[in-house]
Amino acid sequence: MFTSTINTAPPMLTQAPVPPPPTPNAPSPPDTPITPQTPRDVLHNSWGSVSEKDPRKDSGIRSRRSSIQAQLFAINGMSPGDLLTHRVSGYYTSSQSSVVDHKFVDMGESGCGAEPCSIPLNESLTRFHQLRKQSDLQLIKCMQQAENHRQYIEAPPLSHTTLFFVDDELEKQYRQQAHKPRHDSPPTLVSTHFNTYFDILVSALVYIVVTISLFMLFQYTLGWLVLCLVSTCWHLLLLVLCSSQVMRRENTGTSSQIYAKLTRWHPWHICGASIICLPLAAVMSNFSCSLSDLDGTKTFFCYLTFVSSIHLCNFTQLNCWMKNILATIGIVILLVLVSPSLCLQASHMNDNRNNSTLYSAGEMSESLAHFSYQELVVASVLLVLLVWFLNREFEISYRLSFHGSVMAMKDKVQVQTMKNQADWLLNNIIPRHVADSIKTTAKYSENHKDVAVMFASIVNFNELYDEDYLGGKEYLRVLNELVADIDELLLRPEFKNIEKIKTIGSTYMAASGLDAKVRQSNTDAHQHIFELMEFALAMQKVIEDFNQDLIEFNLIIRIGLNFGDVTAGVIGTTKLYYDIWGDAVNIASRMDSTGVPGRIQVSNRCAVVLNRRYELERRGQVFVKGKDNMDVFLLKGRREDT
Ligand SMILES: Nc1ncnc2c1ncn2[C@@H]1O[C@H](COP(=O)(O)OP(=O)(O)OP(=O)(O)O)[C@@H](O)[C@H]1O
Repeated sequence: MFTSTINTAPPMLTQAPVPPPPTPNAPSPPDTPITPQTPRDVLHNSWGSVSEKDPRKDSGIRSRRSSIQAQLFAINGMSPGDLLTHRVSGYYTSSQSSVVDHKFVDMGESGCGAEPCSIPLNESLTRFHQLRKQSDLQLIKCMQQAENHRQYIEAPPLSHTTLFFVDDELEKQYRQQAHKPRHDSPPTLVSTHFNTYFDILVSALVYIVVTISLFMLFQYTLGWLVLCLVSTCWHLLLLVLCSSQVMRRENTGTSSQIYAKLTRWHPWHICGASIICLPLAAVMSNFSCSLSDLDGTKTFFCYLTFVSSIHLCNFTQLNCWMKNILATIGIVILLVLVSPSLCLQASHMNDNRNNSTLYSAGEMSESLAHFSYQELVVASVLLVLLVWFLNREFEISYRLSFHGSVMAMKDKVQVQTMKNQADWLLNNIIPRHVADSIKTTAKYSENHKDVAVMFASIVNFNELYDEDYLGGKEYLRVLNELVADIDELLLRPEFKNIEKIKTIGSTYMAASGLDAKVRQSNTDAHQHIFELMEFALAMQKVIEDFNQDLIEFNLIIRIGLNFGDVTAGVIGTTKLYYDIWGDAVNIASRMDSTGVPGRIQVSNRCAVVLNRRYELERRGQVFVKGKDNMDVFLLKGRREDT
């Protein structure tokens, strides 16, 4: 319904849509004017009422659009009017393209004529449209979130000069973890430690290329050979260390310890600085005044210096100021070395000492004529600026990415905590096995066979506290303490079959054998009934202990037990309420209400089972509403032989 309006020019947005000229294949024009609706209305219209009116009309652009809108409104809690005033350019762009797709679909469908279209084509088109719809939604969400991202990009939590995090704690964390493997998430190719391995690999490659070039272009000197040997060993050592880290699954062993020590903040800066400077040092060590622009060696020397300087952008985790200063020093040294005056002086001195100089002063000045020093200076300055800029940008993005991960991790922990809290709450409202089922189906009801049910009432609780005293607060406090003590019993493994159902005033209701899985693990078919009896005895003990703390008052508990078939279910979709119903429950309640204070009364059926382990005495017959007279039994105690 809104789609046709959205696709018109902005001034038309608040006007009624202009119906398109009638064509045989075109979808019918919308017949209802735009009225502001609630998200619920929109959902209803998009999924329900529009299609109900005329399914054919709904099969085209409108239904898809309105469903996107409806989902969007539902996601954001917006009304359609909000979208009209709050335009997101990405949405229109992608949506307009989707109109074309639908025309295409319509044409495709109409193209089938009387012949039914093949199912695979329809299916793939539907799938395609679903994908498009999801992309549209994703795009819209991204556009809407862009506001927050812009804020993040415009004011990153970094110092403008040092690029350190404004938050000292975060800076500390960054220095500790920036290039260390994180164990809280599975490793990916962009994980921090892979980043370090990659940096070392790139360094090694640059070094190899520079070294081979140097060997090919320049004459070997002893200094250069020694440097080459040392730096090759250093590279090899780091490569071996990294490979052992990649291969190794557990971070134990000497190599891991060395790696862990090396990758601390300051040692890693020293290592990193040494390794990124090696190509530059190698090139510099090959300088001599014999380099000439005539044979191209001087030009190559400059090129190799430039490449080595650009290599100083590697190792993103390292402080950019350190790398920038190193790059600047390298370029300054280059400019000094290749400055015309330096080698002229050297040449003059050599000329004076012996006449075996390779190039005469005249040749040298000719050589320098080819080689424009000014151009080199300009290129070098630009290169230094580029390196400075890149290093700064790389470090900012690396730090922001780290910050993003920390934030994401915090959010993840927060979400997990909230989920745990929600689970905890849910498991406290309804039994765990029911909660698991309700999470997926949103409905729960089940019939259970031979469930044991218990009602336990504190018969004289009202005598203890007057509800008028402190508005009943004290009454509640004591009752709460008492119920909490009884609840604690349920944590014991020997009461694993038992579920607390509820408290009704000072009556505690519990049932045993509702969880089919736990029941399956029982060794005895009636174990859950024995467990409930043990629970009843434990409750009596709790009351006994509680009475010790009460001055001049003894609480008296009366317990009734029964077992039989029950129906368990959850009522409501909010404020869930789990309960059990059935004759067995009614009788259990009656066993309590007609029971003897301080005793445990059980039904005849229950007594037959309990007789195996407990001594019971026949009380006689009691009148139970709806059941007439029933034989009931009172517990005397456990059988000695069990
Ligand atoms: N799920 C339950 N939770 C709490 N009490 C229950 C439950 N099911 C039954 N009872 C109690 O069992 C007792 C027996 O119920 P029954 O349906 O036999 O008679 P009733 O006419 O409803 O009871 P009453 O005469 O007490 O009003 C009632 O007191 C009822 O409160």
